[in-house]
Amino acid sequence: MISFDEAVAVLAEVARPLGSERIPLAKAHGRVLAEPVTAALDSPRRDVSAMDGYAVASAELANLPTRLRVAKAVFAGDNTIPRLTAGECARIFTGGAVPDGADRVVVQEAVGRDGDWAIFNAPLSPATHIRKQGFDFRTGDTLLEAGDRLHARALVSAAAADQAEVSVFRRPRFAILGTGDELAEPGSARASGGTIPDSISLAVEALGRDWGGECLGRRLAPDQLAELQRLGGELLQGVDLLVVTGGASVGERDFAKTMFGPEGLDLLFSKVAIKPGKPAWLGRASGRLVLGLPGNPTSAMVTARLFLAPLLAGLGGRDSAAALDFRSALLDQPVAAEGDRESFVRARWVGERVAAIGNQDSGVQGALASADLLIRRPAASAAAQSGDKVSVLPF
Ligand SMILES: Nc1nc2c(c(=O)[nH]1)N[C@H]1C(S)=C(S)[C@@H](COP(=O)(O)OP(=O)(O)OC[C@H]3O[C@@H](n4cnc5c(N)ncnc54)[C@H](O)[C@@H]3O)O[C@H]1N2
Ligand code: MOO
Repeated sequence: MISFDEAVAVLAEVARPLGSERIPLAKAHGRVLAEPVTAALDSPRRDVSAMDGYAVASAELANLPTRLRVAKAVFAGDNTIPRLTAGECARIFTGGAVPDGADRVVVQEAVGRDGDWAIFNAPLSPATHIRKQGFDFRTGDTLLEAGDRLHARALVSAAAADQAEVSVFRRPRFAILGTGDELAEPGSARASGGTIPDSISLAVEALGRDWGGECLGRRLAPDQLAELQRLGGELLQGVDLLVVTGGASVGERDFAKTMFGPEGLDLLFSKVAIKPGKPAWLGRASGRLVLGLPGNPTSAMVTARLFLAPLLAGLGGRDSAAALDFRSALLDQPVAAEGDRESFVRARWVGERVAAIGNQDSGVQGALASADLLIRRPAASAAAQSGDKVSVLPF
């Protein structure tokens, strides 16, 4: 049995990017940059107004009140920059280019109008309401780094850089093989005796997508070695990673590892000193990665979060460690002492503090939805009290 940290270190070694491709920015949401995004223009492109109002030379407003002739109007997008001469101001709108000769914009709420004349009465504000050319970024600046994920806010930066395409890492392709004679598709379990709904596959697929993977398929298989070998071989074609759920333990029909044959599976780790999820394993078969998750639904989801998330993050070009960014939080309720395995307690936020959910059995399905986070508790740690600091990970 290896420790959690050792298992994560083994995983980080194999969680390497799979290659890259250029794609339209419009298709790039959620993808991970393989090359930096650099700005193709300045932002703003020239000095522009931050407000609707009047562009003026401050010197014209030395003695108030005063009136200036409204000689020009500038709208966002106008390509010619007017010049102010003495006694003039320009009507200007947010985003409009500041005329030559102007050094501030006075907001229209502070300006009176009399035909072609603008009447300035109010004392000058400290703000000039001008955004200087390039104050946001300059042409050639790196706005996003390789390894950054193109979430919604990053798409603003990439689009503002005036880029139509980006270079991104290829998404890791995965498939899921759920093993167990008892498993039935959700909605069909109650039709026959002895079957239960497969509650893991859809959830593992969802978690895998959240972490940048592309799911090529989900299959269920009975605990029959020949059928598992056939399906396993089939699913390995075309994927980077096969996720096998169940059959990880020592039962007579636990074939998740043996289905690849004695030569077929090169185990990278098997059995991790964690609770839940001890039977989790990682290997390679036919040159593809295979991650084994225990069949107990809570164990499956905890190990998917702890191993599948960093694996897909790393294969997809991100730092795999970024998927395991534990933070501190304060306990809202006491938690019990731990045994000989490091423990990942299913917990939820209570205001600004965290509390373990009531049912910590690794077969829990009902209360799993309320577990927003995992509390990491070292092996053999003493009971912790309300107010104690603990290490937490979003679940
Ligand atoms: N003698 C021992 N028995 C067990 C050990 C052990 O060390 N010695 N480990 C236990 C631990 S810890 C776990 S976790 C489980 C994991 O076992 P498997 O990965 O072999 O899982 P299964 O036996 O196939 O299933 C366990 C349990 O989960 C249900 N299950 C399985 N797949 C699904 C699914 N897709 N959807 C819903 N429920 C599922 C299955 O019906 C079983 O009830 O082993 C312990 N045993
Ligand atoms: O480790 Mo098992 O995952 O306790 O239930």
